Amino acid sequence: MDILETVQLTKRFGERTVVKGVDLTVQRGEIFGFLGRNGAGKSTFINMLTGILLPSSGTIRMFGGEGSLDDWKRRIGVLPDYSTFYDSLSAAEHLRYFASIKGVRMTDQECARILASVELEEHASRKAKTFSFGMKKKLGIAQALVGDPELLFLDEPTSGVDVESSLHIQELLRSLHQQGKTIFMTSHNLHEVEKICSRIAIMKDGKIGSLGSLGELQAAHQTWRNVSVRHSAFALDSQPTLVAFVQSLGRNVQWEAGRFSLQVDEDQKIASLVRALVQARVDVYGVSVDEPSLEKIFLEEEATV
Ligand SMILES: Nc1ncnc2c1ncn2[C@@H]1O[C@H](COP(=O)(O)OP(=O)(O)OP(=O)(O)O)[C@@H](O)[C@H]1O
Repeated sequence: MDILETVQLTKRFGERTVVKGVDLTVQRGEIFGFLGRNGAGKSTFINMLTGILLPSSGTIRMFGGEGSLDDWKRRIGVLPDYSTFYDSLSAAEHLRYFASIKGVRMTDQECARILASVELEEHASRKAKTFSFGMKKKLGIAQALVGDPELLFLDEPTSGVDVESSLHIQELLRSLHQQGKTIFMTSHNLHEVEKICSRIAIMKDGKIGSLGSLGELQAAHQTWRNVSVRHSAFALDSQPTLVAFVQSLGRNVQWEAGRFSLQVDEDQKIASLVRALVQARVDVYGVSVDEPSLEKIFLEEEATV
C-alpha cells in the first residue's frame, strides 16, 4: 500500500526549475533510498514533502489521503539537511521542546529510550553547544523519532559520522524498519544504500532517472559482468568445440587449471555457458557472477545524457 505519492511535483526558484514534475510512490514499510549527485534536487524534493518548502505545482498525498501537512505532521519524523540546535538546551531538553512543538506527549522514559537508540543516553544533560558534528547528527535523528512517527524523512542520516556510529545508525534504521516504519532517506554512501534500502531512486537534474530494487536496477543496467566458473579439470585441446563456444560468448576469456573466467553482457549467455559445459560432460563445481554495484549503476546513470 502506498504511504506517499507525488504527482508532477515541481519546484522553481525564480527562473530555475530544480524539481521537474516528479511522479513517485513509496510503499508502507519500505526503506527507500533517494540518490543523486550534489545539486540534483534531493533536499528540495524532501523539503517539499516535509513542509519546509511549498511546491510550485503538483500534488503530495500521504497516508492514503489528500489531507494537509498539518494533518500529517504528527505522523512524520524529519531529519532535515541542516539541523539547527539551541546552544543552551541539553539533548533531553531539545527532545522535550520538540515534542511540545509537535504537540505530542513524551515521558521521561520515552525521552531516555530515544536518546539511547542514538547512543546519546550518557549525554542527555549536556548542552548541544558542546556536541561534536556527529553527536548533533544523532540528536537530529533523535528529534525525528519524537512521537513515534510512521514515516521518517532522513536527509543524509549518516553523513559526517564515524564508521562505528554510521553502522549503529544503519542498525537503528533496520530495527525501525522491522517495527513497520517507512523510511525515506538520501545518502551519498552507496554501499550503505545497497545494504539497507529495499528500493532506490536516482534523481538526475530534478527528475527520476532510475527507480527500482537493487536487483531491478542491476537487470536494467546489463553491462559486462565477470563470470567465473570452477569445473572438473580437462585439457583445452581435448575440447576444441567447447573452448571455441566459450570464447564466442564473451570477452577477456582466461583459462586456468580447473577454472576459467570471462565477461558477458547478457544473462542468457551464462545459461548457455552452463548448458554447454554440462553437454560436454564437464562437471561444474561453482559459477560466480559479479553483479554491477550500485556505484557502477550510479556512475552509468550520471554518464547518460
Ligand atoms: N532556496 C533556494 N534558492 C535558489 N536555489 C536553490 C535553493 N535551494 C536549493 N537551490 C538550488 O537547487 C539545486 C538543488 O539543490 P538541492 O539542495 O535540492 O540538491 P541536493 O540533491 O540535495 O544536493 P546535495 O547532495 O548537495 O545535498 C541546487 O542547484 C541549489 O543551488
